[in-house]
Amino acid sequence: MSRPKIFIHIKDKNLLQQLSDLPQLQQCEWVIPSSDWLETLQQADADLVLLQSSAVINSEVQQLSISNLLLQQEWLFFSDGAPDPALDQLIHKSAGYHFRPPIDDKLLADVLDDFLADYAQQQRQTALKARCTSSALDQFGLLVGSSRAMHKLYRTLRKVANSEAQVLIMGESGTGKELVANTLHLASNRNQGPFVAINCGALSPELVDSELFGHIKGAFTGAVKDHKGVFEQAEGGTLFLDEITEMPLPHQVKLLRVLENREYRPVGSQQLKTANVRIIAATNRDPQQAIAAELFREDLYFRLAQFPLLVPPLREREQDIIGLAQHFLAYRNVAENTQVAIADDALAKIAAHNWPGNVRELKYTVERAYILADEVVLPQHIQLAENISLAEAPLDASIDNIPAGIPLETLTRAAIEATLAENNGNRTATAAQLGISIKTLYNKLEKYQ
Ligand SMILES: Nc1ncnc2c1ncn2[C@@H]1O[C@H](COP(=O)(O)OP(=O)(O)OP(=O)(O)O)[C@@H](O)[C@H]1O
Repeated sequence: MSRPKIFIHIKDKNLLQQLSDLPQLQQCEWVIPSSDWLETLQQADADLVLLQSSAVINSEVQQLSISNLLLQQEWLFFSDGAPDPALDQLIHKSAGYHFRPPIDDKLLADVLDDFLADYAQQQRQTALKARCTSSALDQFGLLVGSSRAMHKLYRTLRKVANSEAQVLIMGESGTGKELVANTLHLASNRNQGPFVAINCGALSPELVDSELFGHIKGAFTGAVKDHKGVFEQAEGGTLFLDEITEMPLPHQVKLLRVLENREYRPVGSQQLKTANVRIIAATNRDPQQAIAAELFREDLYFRLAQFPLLVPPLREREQDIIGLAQHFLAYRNVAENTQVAIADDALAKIAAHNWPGNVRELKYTVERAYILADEVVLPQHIQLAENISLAEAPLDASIDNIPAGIPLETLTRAAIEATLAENNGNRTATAAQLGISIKTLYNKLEKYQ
């Protein structure tokens, strides 16, 4: 911790000796002016000023009283005891202490103790503020993490980004596959074009052709105007096909066709269009197992996996866990203009958990803890998936206990977050448990970002 800086302008040698014997002042960094004391004071950025009134001339008092220095620092004045209107003026403006001889060492020590305690408290608060509003993790594109595993991923992404290879991103739920896809787009020379993401498991069977390839007005009942499909929306950019293995097999054939010859036809149109789109797909299943289980077409797999990329789960980048927790807390603090800190034992609880739901689960856990905490996140605010039950959820799930006046949107968001955490980020299970379609869930998640 840095030492407080003390500015001392005292000419009386005995008084100076008496002050330098005080242990409180020995802990401080001293600034003693050699020539123009006012100029030195202005540049010193001192925390406390000790000034002897007889060492100051009238014009300096006038200069001092119109400057901000009296308000910016703590002041202790020492006089010979004679009434001095100029000194009174300084004391009134600075709300400083005035010691008259004989100076009682004990009383002066008490004042200095208070000053040192305030200084230490200020330092702690500054350090805390810096800690709870800053992140220490390295970043590439939209991804943060300083572990070796993440750095290896960053290097691969940099190389793959500028090729036109189709990339299949694999990794457990919540490991950041969509962020990887988005980062690939941002690092590629298509980054001036759009990045369009769709969830292949959430496409409605009746509208799949229209959602992928678009339709023209009048193509079917309800087609009241032309609609651009995702291939057209992503023209010149990147199309991200999330949860590709959740797409029904007949729909996979449609994709395969367009990937083979890059051509598609909007529903109801005679016109063939050519797609200038880079495809990135993702799955949280093992593709080989999905092929064996006849959930994923092997030919589509080979088309998509020109460059297969594995996003490591959080347990393989353990050294990022605490950093990510601090990162998510810092983002909440900056967004809400708060300074909620996190206690070391709360961080230890986070580090000891194995995070089956990966980064998403960690992020939601920190965000819930932020809501529950007052000034400091403590271990009891860290609600891990295994100990969140409906009875203990932050919002009591018993219908009778919901306080009146909570906006419906807040309740919906809390229900979605708690259910997602309970299902380790699995959106299909979450939608089923909440009794909403996966599409509605996606719309809500997009809205809540
Ligand atoms: N490396 C990371 N840095 C910062 N945030 C991350 C990182 N990885 C994941 N996240 C955050 O975790 C959440 C989940 O990320 P994302 O949606 O990209 O994961 P996913 O693997 O695509 O999930 P799913 O399998 O459910 O589709 C997001 O809120 C994202 O911001």
